[in-house]
Amino acid sequence: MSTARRFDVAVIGGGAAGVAAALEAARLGASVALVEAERPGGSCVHFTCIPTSILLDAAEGFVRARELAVAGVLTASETFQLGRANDRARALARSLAAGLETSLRRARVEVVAGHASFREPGLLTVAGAGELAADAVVIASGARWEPPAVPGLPADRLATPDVVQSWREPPPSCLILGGGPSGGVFALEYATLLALAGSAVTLAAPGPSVFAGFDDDLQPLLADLLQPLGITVLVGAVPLRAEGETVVLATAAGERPVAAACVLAADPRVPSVRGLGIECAGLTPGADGAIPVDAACATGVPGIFAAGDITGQGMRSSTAAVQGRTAGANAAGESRVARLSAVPWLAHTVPPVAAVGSTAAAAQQAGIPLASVTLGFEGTAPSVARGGHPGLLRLHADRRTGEIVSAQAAGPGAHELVSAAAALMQTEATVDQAAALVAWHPSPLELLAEAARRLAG
Ligand SMILES: Cc1cc2nc3c(=O)[nH]c(=O)nc-3n(C[C@H](O)[C@H](O)[C@H](O)COP(=O)(O)OP(=O)(O)OC[C@H]3O[C@@H](n4cnc5c(N)ncnc54)[C@H](O)[C@@H]3O)c2cc1C
Ligand SMILES: NC(=O)c1ccc[n+]([C@@H]2O[C@H](COP(=O)([O-])OP(=O)(O)OC[C@H]3O[C@@H](n4cnc5c(N)ncnc54)[C@H](O)[C@@H]3O)[C@@H](O)[C@H]2O)c1
Repeated sequence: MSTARRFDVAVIGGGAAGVAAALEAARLGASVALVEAERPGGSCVHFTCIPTSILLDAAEGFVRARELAVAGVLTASETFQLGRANDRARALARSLAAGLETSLRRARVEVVAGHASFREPGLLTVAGAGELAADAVVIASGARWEPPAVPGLPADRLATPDVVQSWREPPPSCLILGGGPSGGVFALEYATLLALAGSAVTLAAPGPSVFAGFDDDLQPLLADLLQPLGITVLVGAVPLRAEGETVVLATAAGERPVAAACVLAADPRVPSVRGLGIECAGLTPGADGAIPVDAACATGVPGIFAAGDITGQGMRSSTAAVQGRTAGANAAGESRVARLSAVPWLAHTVPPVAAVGSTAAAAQQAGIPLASVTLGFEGTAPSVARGGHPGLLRLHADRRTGEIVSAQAAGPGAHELVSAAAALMQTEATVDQAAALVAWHPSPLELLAEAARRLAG
């Protein structure tokens, strides 16, 4: 007779996806075990979304303080201290993780510490904690960084964001590799952070742009907005080799050496099935290493679901949490689908940039006729009330239906604008409906309503 402990649902991995899955299954009355090899919270809480946004919030505060010092309001003589900001980010992330553990306890989810692997579809071995049997299993084992190799670069000079979060001081110079599965959004964030901390930063993207989700004609305007940070942006640039503290890039204009005491890869994450024994569950990963799922987060093996980065879909915490809730509910016997359209990305650059939906080129390729408007922030009350910073909002709508196809924004309040546009798009709102929004005055949302009014019929 098996000595395995029995649960209705076992979840592998305690990141955004796994925690959401466990809490949802428990809410529906299932007995749930959450197996986590390291610490509940996963990448989002400990290395990616949360620490990165805390660090960039501090960096933005530093920029504001500098501006107030110039205006004579403040005496700010300190520089931005990466080591102190890292200490604070770590402490705050720890308190968030403690809160998560409290939520799991309150929901009666049993957290099992150890590394899980399949023995067979409904049976797991957890290193140091015996065997678990479950009617349904949710795989939420996430992704790992896999930075590209730069010939000649010693391993200790190739960093990922978790490494940056342990630095006391920034390196004198840093080459940040853009592009990757998330379109280089996180490279932009780390370029901002390290430039403000005092590194000489070069951001090199292999493709023609560094701002994913933005139309081609906006790329130079965005680069201008970020220009005060002192970041050198190179597009169509691929690292060839390291030579001492220099990395030679291949560019359209030939080889170009750039100072690089360190090379940082923030975006390249690959789904991670290492040590999971998924073949014992009857699963085969796709070519990208991901476990393919349908909209119900079902894997094709009855009773086994997957959610989050391991599915290779979205690779964002926001989508991981939606998939996790869906997988957790379905593992507990429900029949739900994850709706993942119009998911925004918001980069905490200074000023912020954010986008949702298709670029004009992608929409045209899909045969969608567009009505478009671009508003500058300059001179508008919401922008003047925030200090008169420049910025822009572009809105595309489907000329046939009036539905919003995309929103692209940069400048103070860009996050709020794009979040609101994404919410409208998720409910399939038309520009007529968006035009009728009553926003607070002065607030960035007014700009969205104004753009929609210009597009409304
Ligand atoms: C620099 C950076 C910044 C980001 N910022 C944002 C952001 O601001 N907003 C956003 O939405 N997304 C952001 N993302 C993306 C986000 O981090 C991921 O999409 C999200 O964390 C994925 O969550 P997950 O639950 O799928 O995986 P993870 O958070 O990686 O969790 C997987 C967990 O499973 C555990 N595990 C793995 N294998 C096993 C096993 N066999 N047994 C037991 N446990 C196991 C791991 O220890 C880990 O805790 C960022 C990504 C990067 C790289
Ligand atoms: N990116 C996204 O869109 C998104 C959205 C929601 C959640 N998430 C991620 O999903 C995962 C699960 O999210 P969640 O909704 O279960 O949790 P959560 O992180 O939103 O909330 C945790 C709970 O703990 C409580 N709490 C916080 N700090 C506490 C403390 N120090 N002591 C006691 N209680 C405290 C909070 O009030 C809350 O009820 C997390 O990894 C989170 O980062 C991501």
